[in-house]
Amino acid sequence: MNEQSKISELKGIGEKTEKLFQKMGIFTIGDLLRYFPRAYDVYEAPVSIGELEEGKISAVTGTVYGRVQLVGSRNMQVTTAFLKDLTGTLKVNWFRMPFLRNTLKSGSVITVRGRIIQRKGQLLMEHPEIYNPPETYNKKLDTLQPVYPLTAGITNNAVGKAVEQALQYLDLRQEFLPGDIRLSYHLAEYNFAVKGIHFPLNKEEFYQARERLVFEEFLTFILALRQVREREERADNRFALENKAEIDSLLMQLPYELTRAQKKVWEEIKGEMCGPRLMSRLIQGDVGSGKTIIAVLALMLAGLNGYQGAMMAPTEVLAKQHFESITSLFEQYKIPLKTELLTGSMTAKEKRLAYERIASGEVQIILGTHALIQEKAIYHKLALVVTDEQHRFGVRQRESLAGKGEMPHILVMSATPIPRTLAIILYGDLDISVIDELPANRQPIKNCVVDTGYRKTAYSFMKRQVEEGRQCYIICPMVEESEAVEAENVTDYAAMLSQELGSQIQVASLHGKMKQGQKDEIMSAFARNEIQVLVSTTVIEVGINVPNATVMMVENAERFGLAQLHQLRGRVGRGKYQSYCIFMSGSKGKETKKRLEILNKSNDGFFIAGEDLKLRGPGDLFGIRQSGLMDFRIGDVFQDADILQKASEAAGRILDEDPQLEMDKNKKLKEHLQQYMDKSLLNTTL
Ligand SMILES: Nc1ncnc2c1ncn2[C@@H]1O[C@H](COP(=O)(O)OP(=O)(O)OP(=O)(O)O)[C@@H](O)[C@H]1O
Repeated sequence: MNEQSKISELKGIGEKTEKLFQKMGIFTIGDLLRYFPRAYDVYEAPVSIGELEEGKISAVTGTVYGRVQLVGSRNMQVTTAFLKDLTGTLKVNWFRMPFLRNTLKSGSVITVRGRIIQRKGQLLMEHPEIYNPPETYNKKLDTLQPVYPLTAGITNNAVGKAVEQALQYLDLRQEFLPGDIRLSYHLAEYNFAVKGIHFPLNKEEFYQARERLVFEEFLTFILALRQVREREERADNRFALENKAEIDSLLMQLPYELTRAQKKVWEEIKGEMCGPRLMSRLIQGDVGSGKTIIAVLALMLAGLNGYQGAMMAPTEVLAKQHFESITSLFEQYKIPLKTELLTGSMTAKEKRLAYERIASGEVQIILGTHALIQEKAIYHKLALVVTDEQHRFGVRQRESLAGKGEMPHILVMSATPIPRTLAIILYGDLDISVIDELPANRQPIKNCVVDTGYRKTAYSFMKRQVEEGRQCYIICPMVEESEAVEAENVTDYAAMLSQELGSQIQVASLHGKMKQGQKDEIMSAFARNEIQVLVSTTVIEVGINVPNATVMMVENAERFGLAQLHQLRGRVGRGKYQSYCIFMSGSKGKETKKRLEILNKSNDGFFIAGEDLKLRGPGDLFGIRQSGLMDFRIGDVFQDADILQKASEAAGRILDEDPQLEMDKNKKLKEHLQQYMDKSLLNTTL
């Protein structure tokens, strides 16, 4: 067995479990070894009952006291016991474990470890692990236990066990970093790093393991980018594009004037699309800075010159929003261009018809999701592709696009506030234009950070806003099925809120598990103001534009990263009305308050990202990956900015010495890069 072997060769992984693992993207032993924990549980020594605090995970040793009871329905049996020590009594609940009634004997001493919550003024431990006899707990004391991201049907324990087995097949030959690079950047070797990321013996080992893995991830990414850049550098602009009067006339007629920054960026884009070289450009601009209209102008430039332009959105809801707003813009201003929508959830027949219109050139502006670049989409004359940074093309995707005809101009949009030095590394394949100014008609959003005691006041505030004709969003965090966390479920929440607000106000809910058609319907109804209050998970996060919405309330705001909260806040304050953002915190901790206060102080994404990082500090085990930027598996662009710089420097060193990676010491690296490029193509076109 080796890292390429299927995971079904491991003990205990049958067909059913294998399918679940595959759902998490794990096919081989190597995939499993690279399935990194999302956090670590630190097993601390048991505390006494009197010391327990709400919200924390703790261990307690105590005597089972009185009768163990079993209540609840057949589907949800709850076993309840009381534990006693010298400082007090603790109620403990377990779900769906009826057999405990017989195994937990009154008078026996056990250790339990779980989360403490508050119910009716009383502290309660929910569904803890049991250590009986208590000494068995000591084995875990002070260790870091991995917590994996999971899918329904699979437990953390199952993943941990599988990883433990897989670690036996770690192969030193997998070391692909050239020795001199590894030494000069003091990086741990491959085997050590993989072991250390899953089961670190201590924090020091974890840091070393992680640093190596982050470094290799960034290095591979940067090397891949350089390859694309190299290949594209020579590309000439074969499209004959020139500025069109319709574009200038549209700009004259729009209800607003472009900001100075928008004008500058539009000139850059237009100049390049009409110039001698192919464009690969990134537009960076904070939420609401007006990137979309610039993209639309670029699409028009392609379309009005007899070519096609396509815009790819990260979700169907957004693709549809773009389709509707661009179609109506063209109608309103009599722009002679036809639009088409192409998304994965269309029926086969709808798709076929759309493909036909695209292939014949009957439509010029095509909006959609990934379906846009699937094999069956043959373009008539594609001159421009606009995409967002999350779905910026996998390194080889551009070649697959080029395979459909000429290589088009590429425009990538990003709302991520990162410093220029980092942007140059991360978007090494792109030139960068920055929209560093918000439209002048905006009133700054008013923010407040409150605790749950404020909820009723918040609801009546929303009610008044709706009565004035405005709309509101409420965001609830997503609940991972495996976590017994007390998070409001959007559907129940919407039902409760609907009662609270009265029948005059339409409340609806939206979440990721809904069918696409249903999501679209709800979003369009919200856009038409047939729904006034939308309760949603973060599916709403990117790009939704309903300028009439003025209130954004985020429940359990402490569970989100600040950058994400800033994105969410960006959904309001997009029109002429005063807007409000209410961050409701379910935790009374000082740290949480301090973090959320940053949002209260500032509406500037760049500032927020910087402050967030300062607060978290580089060594925060649990804050890792909070920015979620650019979908790195382990690296975090903000947190690991220094490693990113080093990896970039190392990439430079490697390529200066050996541009084609032909030297012996770089052979393995070349193979690794090749695999990465093949994979990133596969992953992003599916
Ligand atoms: N110069 C301007 N003056 C006034 N309003 C503008 C201007 N430019 C764009 N807008 C409007 O501002 C709103 C937000 O613009 P847009 O959707 O392009 O933002 P964005 O930069 O794409 O933001 P996000 O990253 O949040 O999606 C839209 O309703 C748009 O019509």
